[in-house]
This record gives sequence, structure tokens and C-alpha cells, in this order.
Amino acid sequence: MIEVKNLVKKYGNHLAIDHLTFKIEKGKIYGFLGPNGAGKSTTMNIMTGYLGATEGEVLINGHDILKEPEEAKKHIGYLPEMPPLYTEMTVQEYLDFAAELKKIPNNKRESSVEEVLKLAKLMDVRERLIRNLSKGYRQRVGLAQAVLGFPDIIILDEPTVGLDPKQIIEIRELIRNLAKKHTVILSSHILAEVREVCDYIMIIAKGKLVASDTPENLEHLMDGSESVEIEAKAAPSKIREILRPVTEISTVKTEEHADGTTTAVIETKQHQDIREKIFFAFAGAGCPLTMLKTNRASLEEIFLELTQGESAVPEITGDVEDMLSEDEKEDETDAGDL
Ligand SMILES: Nc1ncnc2c1ncn2[C@@H]1O[C@H](COP(=O)(O)OP(=O)(O)OP(=O)(O)O)[C@@H](O)[C@H]1O
Repeated sequence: MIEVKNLVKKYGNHLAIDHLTFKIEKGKIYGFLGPNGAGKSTTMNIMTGYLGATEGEVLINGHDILKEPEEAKKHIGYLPEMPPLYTEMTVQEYLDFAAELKKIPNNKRESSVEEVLKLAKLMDVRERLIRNLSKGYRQRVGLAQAVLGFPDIIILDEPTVGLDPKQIIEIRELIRNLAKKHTVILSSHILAEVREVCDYIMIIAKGKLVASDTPENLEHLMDGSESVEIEAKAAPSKIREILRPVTEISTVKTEEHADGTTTAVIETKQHQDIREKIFFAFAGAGCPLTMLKTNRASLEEIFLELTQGESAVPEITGDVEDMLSEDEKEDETDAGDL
């Protein structure tokens, strides 16, 4: 569906995209995750034909975005980071105009615009001038424009920026609904958002793809990312002896405590679940286990590890309210005012 091959973008001497290669398959929600300045917007701008690449190739359903832009762009709807809205137009006028630009056939324009007005919950403001809308509503207008004509691929650069918590939930719902029929690619510096919405995450740091997988697999990705921690009433040597028959174990690190207990961090060779085996080994030896738990690296830890040294880290809370930046919180107060 989309193939990005060896993409390089230099701004002067600054290497913003450093040999990016990836494929996007049909019918999933993909998330570009990375700190500010990682190269997400640049990649999206190149993929949608807004920006030329220094090197490399982008194929959209087999069409080169630079060599056959018209054919390639037919398949894409794009919400850029700063949507170029004509603020002196009403919402309706702007979407009619966008439908014309997208070459939606005359007899389908009205119904197509009507459909996206409903979808983006813009019916009540359709006659308002865009300049009088709050940031949240403007974002919806940009989204409606991206979805207009229902292209196969919908690319959204930071789609929830500037929205209030209720709107964020609504837009996420909308994205999930879109994904039933379309391929959606969105970028975000908010980890919780990407984790919640996306089937597949691509982590970008300093213009490089540092990881790409499902959220679940990413959590298994890092070496030693899964380990079992136990505490038992025994000396370290006894614990090692009890664990010896469990062949899946690769390393055991022990720490002895003054109360006669020992904690041990046990790692396996291939992330196998060995909790039951550990339990029965200790039970068989008549040695009381006082604690047994799995330590898995969270996606937050993986993100930080992979993007270490970047200027900023993602917001990592799961709570929508907490996800708002200070600017966005200010917006929140007037988001309902239109
Ligand atoms: N027009 C430009 N001229 C020079 N440098 C640029 C330009 N646009 C982007 N950059 C630089 O390229 C790098 C990647 O920027 P980009 O906007 O793609 O990152 P991003 O991941 O989208 O970040 P953000 O979330 O802050 O938008 C950054 O270092 C940025 O400063």
C-alpha cells in the first residue's frame, strides 16, 4: 500500500530524515511516535507529496509520489500539522472548495461534504467563518477535509493537538471508525495516544526508525525486558540449586537480606513464561516463596531507551486530562465557545 524506501531529507546541512525504510499495509492504524523534532512531520510531508525528498522513494499503491503525484495523491487524505485553512470562508464553503480540489464528481460533492460534516460533528458550525472557530473546531475542519472523498489512506499529523479532552475521545473514536475501511497513519508525541489507538507503532528518533512493531511486541522487544522476580526464605546458594532444573533460565541475580530472605531476578532465554515452573520447583523443595512477579519493561521505558538523548520525551500518562500541554489546557477553556 505504501512503501518508503531509503528516504533522506536534509535541510541545508541538517539531516532531518536518515535513510527511513518501512511498509504500510492495508487496513491498520499506524502510529509515528517520536519526540519533538524527530522527523515525523517531515516524513508525512514527503509521503503526501508536500515536500520533496533529498534521496529515496515513496510509492503509494505503486505510484511514485514525486513522479506521479496526481495518481498517488488520489489515494491519500492528509491533515498536516498546521492545516492550511482559508479562514475567511465558512466551514461549508471551505469543504465545498476542498471537494472541488479533490475532483470529487459534481453529483457526489454535496453528499460527500454532508457526510464529513456529520462525521466530524461540524453540522452546527457549517455556516460559521473558520476564523471565528476555536482551535479544536478548526482541527475538526482540517480532519473533515482529510477524510473528504474517503481516500484509501488517511494521514493525520498530530490529530488531537489543541482539542479538549472530550474532543480527543471523540476524534479517537472517529479514527477507529475510519480504520474499519481505511488505512490510517497518525503521528503523535503522546505515547498513551499511540498505544491506545494504533495497531502498529513506529518509533522515530533523530530521523531514524528505531523500532516498529505492535504495542505488545514492542513490550517484548528489548533484551531482558521480561524477567521474573522472586523472594524466598532461603540463602542465594539454595535458591540457585532449586532453580537449576528449570532449563529455560539464562541468568539469576540474587540479593540476600538480613531477615534471611533472598530476592532473585530471573531472566529467560526467549521470554518464556516460567512462573509455574518456578512455583513448583520451590514447592517441591519445601522452600516458601514469599513473592513472585513478572517485571516487564513498559512501553514508556522502551520509548525512553530507544530515543535516549533526544531533546524531549513523550507525555506518558494514560489520562486524557493529563495529556494536554499547557497551551492546550488554555485552549480547553474556550474550546466549547466555537
Ligand atoms: N523547513 C525547515 N527548515 C529547516 N529545518 C527544519 C525544517 N522543518 C523541520 N526542520 C528540522 O528537521 C527536524 C525534524 O522536524 P519535524 O518537524 O519533521 O519533526 P517532528 O518529529 O514532526 O517534530 P514536532 O513534533 O516538533 O513537529 C527538526 O530538527 C526540525 O528542526
